[in-house]
Amino acid sequence: MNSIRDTWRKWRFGEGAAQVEQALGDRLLGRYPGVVMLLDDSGVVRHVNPHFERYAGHSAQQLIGRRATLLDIDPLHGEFARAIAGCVTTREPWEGVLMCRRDDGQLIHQATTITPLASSNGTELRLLVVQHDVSAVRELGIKDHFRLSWLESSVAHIPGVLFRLRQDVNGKLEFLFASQGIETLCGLTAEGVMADAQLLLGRVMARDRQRLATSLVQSAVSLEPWRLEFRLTLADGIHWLEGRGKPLRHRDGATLWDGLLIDISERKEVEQRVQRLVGTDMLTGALNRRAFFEQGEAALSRARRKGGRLPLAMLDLDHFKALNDTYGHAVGDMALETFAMTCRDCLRPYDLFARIGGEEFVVMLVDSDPEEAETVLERLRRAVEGIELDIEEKVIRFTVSIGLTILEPSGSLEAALTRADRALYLAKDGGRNRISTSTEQNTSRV
Ligand SMILES: Nc1nc2c(ncn2[C@@H]2O[C@H](COP(=O)(O)OP(=O)(O)OP(=O)(O)O)[C@@H](O)[C@H]2O)c(=O)[nH]1
Repeated sequence: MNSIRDTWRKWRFGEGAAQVEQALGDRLLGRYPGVVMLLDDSGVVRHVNPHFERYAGHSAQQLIGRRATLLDIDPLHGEFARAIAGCVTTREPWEGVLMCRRDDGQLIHQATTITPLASSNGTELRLLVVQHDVSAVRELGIKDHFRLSWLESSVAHIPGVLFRLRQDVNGKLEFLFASQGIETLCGLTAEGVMADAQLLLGRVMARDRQRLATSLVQSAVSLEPWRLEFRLTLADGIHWLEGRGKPLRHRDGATLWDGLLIDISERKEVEQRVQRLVGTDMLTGALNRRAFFEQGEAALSRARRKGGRLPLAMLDLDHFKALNDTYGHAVGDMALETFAMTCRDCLRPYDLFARIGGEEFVVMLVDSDPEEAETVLERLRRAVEGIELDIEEKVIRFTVSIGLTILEPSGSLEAALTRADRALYLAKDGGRNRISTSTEQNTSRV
């Protein structure tokens, strides 16, 4: 294409239009995949290229000696006529897309350039018209337009919020996009949230804010997908949301998440009901108090039938109030979750592990002897000592005190728990991060 235009340019300033006319039948244009016409200054076609018929949809005989505007869908008033008139007047080239009609009636979009060619003495003027069929591209464009509007309406009706969240290097959060669903989700407008992210983030429940911040930092650093369940305080009460997003790092160091926020309050309610029924604690996954007493009594009955003793330990995190007060309740929750995970890793699947109070847990080591129990619990104590919570570039550590007793088949679960509690008190009193033992006969610190 370029070489053709370059050639025309050379002629334009050099030998004149007559030679251009001769060249139209030449091999130079034989391969051009489109329409080439040479018009005189009244727009009448003087010459066409060899493949004219194929690309214009009209035979050369039909057009030579007649106005080129016949190709236009509106020969008299269409854009082709205006473009030709403009070129003749201004002697400036014209570029655009013309709607043309083939002889068989089919409409085509022709990307068109019209170049005025003046002879060297300036008396003669020819117009070189070069056209290229871009109908397929146009059609794709139209399809893209439909696809785009379909996408826009789907995004607006999606039951949730599609978002693009940006966190700059200073940690500032900004919603670059939020879909219309945000109105249904929390009564805020998408525009409002995009202008001020705090409108939404400020409604995150205080105890979930730290978890939200930490989870985003972790995702930003690792570029692992972000996923979090958190609560919003809204006019009609507390709603549980689930957020998921895929992070990517921007050139300026900021992190962008494209993701989805959905209201999972109903699911949460069902989950909580099920959790209550099955007897596990929501936060830690440990057995709850009621389930522990049921399963503990069942283990005791088995021990009575088959013989054997049941080591029973009470565990309590050390200085947990200070940890909560210093880093916030959300970090305290993370500590509890991690603690519970660590304990379960140290225990066998059939040992009982229960949360019986805020930061108080019980372990029943089924079918273990007392020495074995001490070894297991010491391993557990060390594992807890080794936990490191990475929160905002700080490493948080904590420890656990343990009171151990042995539940004899003849004894009662309540009495054993009281002894374990006494032993726990001794472990605390002895400096914490240790195990104390209290049997029916005596009580000792390790
Ligand atoms: N984050 C969090 N904190 C809890 C939860 N349940 C209880 N707590 C807190 O646990 C703390 C227990 O504190 P204390 O009983 O004074 O004991 P402590 O600070 O651990 O001190 P020692 O046991 O003597 O080492 C309190 O601050 C409770 O609010 C919970 O589910 N999440």
